[in-house]
Amino acid sequence: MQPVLNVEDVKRVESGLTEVGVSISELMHRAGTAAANEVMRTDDVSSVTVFCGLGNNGGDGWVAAESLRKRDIDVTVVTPVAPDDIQGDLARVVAKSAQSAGVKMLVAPPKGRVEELLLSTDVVVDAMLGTGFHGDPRAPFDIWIECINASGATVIAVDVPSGLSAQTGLASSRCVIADMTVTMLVLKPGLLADMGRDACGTIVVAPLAEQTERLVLEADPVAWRADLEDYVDVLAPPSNAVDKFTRGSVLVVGGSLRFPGAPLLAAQAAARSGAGYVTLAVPEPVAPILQSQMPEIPVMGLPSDPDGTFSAEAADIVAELALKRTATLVGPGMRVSGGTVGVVSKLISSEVPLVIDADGLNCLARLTSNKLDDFPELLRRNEPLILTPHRRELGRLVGQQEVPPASLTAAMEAARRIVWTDGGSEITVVAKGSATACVSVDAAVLPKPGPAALATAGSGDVLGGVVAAFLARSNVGNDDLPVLSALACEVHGYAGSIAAERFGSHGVMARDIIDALGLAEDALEEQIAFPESTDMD
Ligand SMILES: NC(=O)C1=CN([C@@H]2O[C@H](COP(=O)(O)OP(=O)(O)OC[C@H]3O[C@@H](n4cnc5c(N)ncnc54)[C@H](O)[C@@H]3O)[C@@H](O)[C@H]2O)[C@@H](O)CC1
Ligand SMILES: [K+]
Repeated sequence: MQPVLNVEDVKRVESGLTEVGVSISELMHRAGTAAANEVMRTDDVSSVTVFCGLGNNGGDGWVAAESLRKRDIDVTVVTPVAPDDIQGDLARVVAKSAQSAGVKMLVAPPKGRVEELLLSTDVVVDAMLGTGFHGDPRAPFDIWIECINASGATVIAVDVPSGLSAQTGLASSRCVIADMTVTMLVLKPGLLADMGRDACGTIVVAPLAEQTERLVLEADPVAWRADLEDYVDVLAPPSNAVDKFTRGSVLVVGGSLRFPGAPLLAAQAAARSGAGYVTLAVPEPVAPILQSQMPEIPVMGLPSDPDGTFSAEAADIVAELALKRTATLVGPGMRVSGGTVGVVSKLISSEVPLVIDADGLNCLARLTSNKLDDFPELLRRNEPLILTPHRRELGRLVGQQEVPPASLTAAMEAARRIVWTDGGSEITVVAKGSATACVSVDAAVLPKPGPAALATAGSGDVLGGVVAAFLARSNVGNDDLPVLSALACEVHGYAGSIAAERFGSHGVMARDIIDALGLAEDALEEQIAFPESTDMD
């Protein structure tokens, strides 16, 4: 797994490196050289424009420019001020060095001149704003960002695309859209989430020093990006000595007259994700509708209120059914009512492996008056519990219903409050978003995110079914639940990619993701077993 460090903790690595004799100035030289090396790997590069800012990110850019000049590249630096006028000592020194080495420069050029230069530029190096950036990019950087994005040149960002927050992954107005980001020392969360996914392109980590790896670990990574090899042990090896029950049995509890389709999607997804036996428990009037849709999956009609949601009598029946299954998913399409809150409450207090999704989470929020983290006794259990909230559901669980977590780091923080409520390693929160984090008290694991095609109605119900099926099939310890959940997310994401190929990136419906799940899992398992022979990007 690859560590991800909060930006403020990167400074600890930097000072640790200084203590072992790698100065900031040396780091800047290595950073600039690392960026220049990536430029040289680009096909047919002869002319490069380096846009430099006024801080150390700009310093990296000046070093890169000098390094490229020495390799006979036609390089021009665009800078707001002449080297002599740069305030920061480090950046000024490297800028003057580049100037002495004969690097061409344009100081505070008008927009038209920048556009003209970009017409004959193969590669842009973006070294305007790095981790010291905050707020909105001010002139001239906002203007230059616009010119760079319009240029069509290959763009390599130094550390982080200018205009993007390396911490939050949010970008307010303008932000460089790079083809590649050469990030220094370690991954930062903002590169992996939200706008970061569009802005960074391929991410290359430049460790800069051999001590970096150790220092990063000591600086307490906020998350870990999963590699394929991390999934090797979480799914039981295939065996022919199985029957439909030993392959994992899943109970899906949910549905209402208003939303009958959601549990259907979840149950189908569980079946397509390798659970040998899937059963649906829905309010009584919904049962005949669903049974006619799905001959493979037995549908049980449970006591219902007149509005077509579970009544109070359903809870005990659900709990009995759940005891006979290897995993239970509760929530899809269930609505929030006295009866459904009772069902969720009963399942949580039963010792059954449990996944709570969608309205199951909203019931939990109702049950705890939006303060799940104030109810440790509720989450005290020995069997696995996986919550799969999107950001709004997550917000409702931890008192942020008005302003839900807006970034990956904020979502991870909210998820941590839940898992630490009872300090339980058997709880995992799958905090869903354009980048998803699978958070337990031990770790936050980031699966490779899927395509935007996944953002479609019912896609969350499908993921709930995949997670439940994987929980039912696996025999991992509770410590491995974040990795298991991350694998479920990757299979879901990969299925989304297959579906997008079949139906177009704008044409995917949840049912298409379901149909691709089996093939997606096979393809991923192949790549996990033979990582060298396949290219995941
Ligand atoms: N952390 C490390 O160990 C290393 C950091 N290095 C580089 O140093 C960078 C961080 O350097 P700094 O802390 O100097 O920060 P930056 O270079 O990111 O930015 C600071 C400069 O940007 C300006 N600025 C901030 N917000 C702005 C806005 N909204 N509009 C316009 N200007 C704005 C500031 O006034 C300041 O001049 C990293 O991103 C990386 O590129 C590398 O040199 C190597 C090692
Ligand atoms: K940058």
